[in-house]
Amino acid sequence: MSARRKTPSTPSTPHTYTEPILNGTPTPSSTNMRNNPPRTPASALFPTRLETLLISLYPGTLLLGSIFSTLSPTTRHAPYSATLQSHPPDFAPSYFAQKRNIFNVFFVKQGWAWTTAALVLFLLTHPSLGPPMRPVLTPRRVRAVLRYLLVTLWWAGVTQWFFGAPLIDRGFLLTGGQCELIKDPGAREEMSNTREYVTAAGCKLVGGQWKGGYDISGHVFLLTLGSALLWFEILPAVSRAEGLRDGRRVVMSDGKVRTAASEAQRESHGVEGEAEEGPGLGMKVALGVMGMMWWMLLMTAAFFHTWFEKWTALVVAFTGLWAVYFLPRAVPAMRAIVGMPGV
Ligand SMILES: CCCCCCCCCCCCCCCC(=O)SCCNC(=O)CCNC(=O)[C@H](O)C(C)(C)COP(=O)(O)OP(=O)(O)OC[C@H]1O[C@@H](n2cnc3c(N)ncnc32)[C@H](O)[C@@H]1OP(=O)(O)O
Repeated sequence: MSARRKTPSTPSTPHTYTEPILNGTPTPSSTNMRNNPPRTPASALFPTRLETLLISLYPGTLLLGSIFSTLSPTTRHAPYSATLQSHPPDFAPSYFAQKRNIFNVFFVKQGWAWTTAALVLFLLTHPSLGPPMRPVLTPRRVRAVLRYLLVTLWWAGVTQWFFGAPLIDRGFLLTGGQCELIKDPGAREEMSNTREYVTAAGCKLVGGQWKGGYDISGHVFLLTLGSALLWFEILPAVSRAEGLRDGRRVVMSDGKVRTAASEAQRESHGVEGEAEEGPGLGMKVALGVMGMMWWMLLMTAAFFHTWFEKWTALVVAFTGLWAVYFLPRAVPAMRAIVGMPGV
């Protein structure tokens, strides 16, 4: 596949100029240096302004949900059960406040499958990653799959399995939680001592109550991780916005800080038709999945969990995202393997 980066045309198009070294020896052509002072390698670890704005949608959504639940008289006066982590079904203030709502059962509870399907469809159909609808393994596709697998490992470790109980359940047990078999007092007594059921799923399966510990919101974690993975992958591939593409900073192997534009020129994985076409099927589906995830995040923020459980889940999700999407910007060896979206 030959390199097909655009030739310089207008200052607003990506990949149109050779970015000067930012913390190296100043070059005569570096008029940018006056506007962009030299950066330290650490600056590569931080999001650009536009990325910060997009990331702030997540705490913004949690805040919006919390404000709604405080201001809405129906929600404020509905009883809340800390054990159920929700309003009891008979007092649920909205359809979306019920655990059995169809969007929860078929969408969030299968949220990683939706994320996977949306990403795979995007990788297979968007021309910036490879020939549409042909399963050719281009470097961009391979690296996107590697990043996806790393984020999937984080999802699985936190919510499904981590050499036994997943991290959420381990945290719950460590903070004093346990499975209480309320229907069988004998078994319950025994359970308190042995703590035989060490996962929330196992406990609920035998009719027990997962009680007493600190349980971060699995919904906030999954919805944040899945939707942010999609936009971290998709926006740099399809957008021309400087802050999502070329303006990202990277540390080169000589320790100098450049922008992603120079990395893109060096790597030259360009594919014909890049970013020239309208949103294809893959992008439309991904946008739909991201939109649904945002809505369910808002509903989770409004009706479920405590404030602290939701905010810690957000931090845990962004820890994994940061390791996959920001850390490689400062670690060239890691970037050589997992790459960067849009490069
Ligand atoms: C060229 C191209 C190459 C391509 C190359 C491809 C490579 C391809 C690699 C393949 C790689 C394989 C990888 C596959 C990966 C999968 O696809 S796996 C299969 C799909 N599985 C999933 O998606 C499972 C996703 N679900 C989960 O992870 C967990 O269920 C969740 C979402 C984290 C939620 O956990 P949770 O127990 O519900 O916990 P939490 O949020 O704390 O909620 C507490 C309670 O409040 C309720 N609640 C909370 N918020 C809400 C809400 N908003 N509304 C209603 N109820 C709520 C919950 O329902 C829960 O109640 P219970 O049900 O326990 O009574």
